[in-house]
Amino acid sequence: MPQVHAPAAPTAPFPHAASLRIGIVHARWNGACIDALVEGSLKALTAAGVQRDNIVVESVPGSWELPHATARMIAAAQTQASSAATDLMSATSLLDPSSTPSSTSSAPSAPFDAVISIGVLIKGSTMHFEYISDACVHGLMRVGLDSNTPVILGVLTALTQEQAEQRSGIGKDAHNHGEDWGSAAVEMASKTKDWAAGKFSAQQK
Ligand SMILES: Nc1c(NC[C@H](O)[C@H](O)[C@H](O)CO)[nH]c(=O)[nH]c1=O
Ligand SMILES: CC(=O)[C@@H](O)COP(=O)(O)O
Repeated sequence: MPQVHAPAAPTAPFPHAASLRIGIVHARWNGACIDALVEGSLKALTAAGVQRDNIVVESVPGSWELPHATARMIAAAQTQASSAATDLMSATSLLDPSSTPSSTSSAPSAPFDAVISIGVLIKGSTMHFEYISDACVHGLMRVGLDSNTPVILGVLTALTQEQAEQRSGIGKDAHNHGEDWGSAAVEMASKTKDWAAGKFSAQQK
């Protein structure tokens, strides 16, 4: 079955990659495909220069939960960033050089620059597949727009197990779409940072 593969990511490396903080949230249904897709995303993210310590991975029961989890993870990272900033402001003082920030966490405390939401839906014998797929995809679009955080759609909506495996990099001539999603996350996170600063891409077509 011929497959349409994602366009190649731009060749030029993205300048912000080393400082990007990326979230990955994945469902647990169809675990073999999910594991392959998450690994594909991690491979593409680290190959692009994202630090593994700056990638947070969380799981939820199924694809239905992805929009809620994505929204809450984005909010949690923003809360972390605010707390770290408050910690630093309140704990360091020019008058008291011995003062140090109370927080000793080494975890990065910046908002997510992008989140990849990964799920694998496989059609069964009822309309359950259609309803979850539609709600999940529209929900993720809304979370991205409402949060101003790029949300990468990593949800396979497959009619058969074989279609899901072929798109998870499992089997002959299979392609791992998780790699495309990792590349998309770096591109959207980096460009969103530039756009927020009023800058446009150097690569003019
Ligand atoms: N059938 C699949 C599901 N179903 C579970 C739902 O996503 C949800 O977790 C449940 O209804 C409880 O709220 N989820 C998938 O990700 N993939 C499937 O094929
Ligand atoms: C995507 C689903 O929920 C689906 O796998 C459930 O199967 P069924 O429609 O046969 O209950």
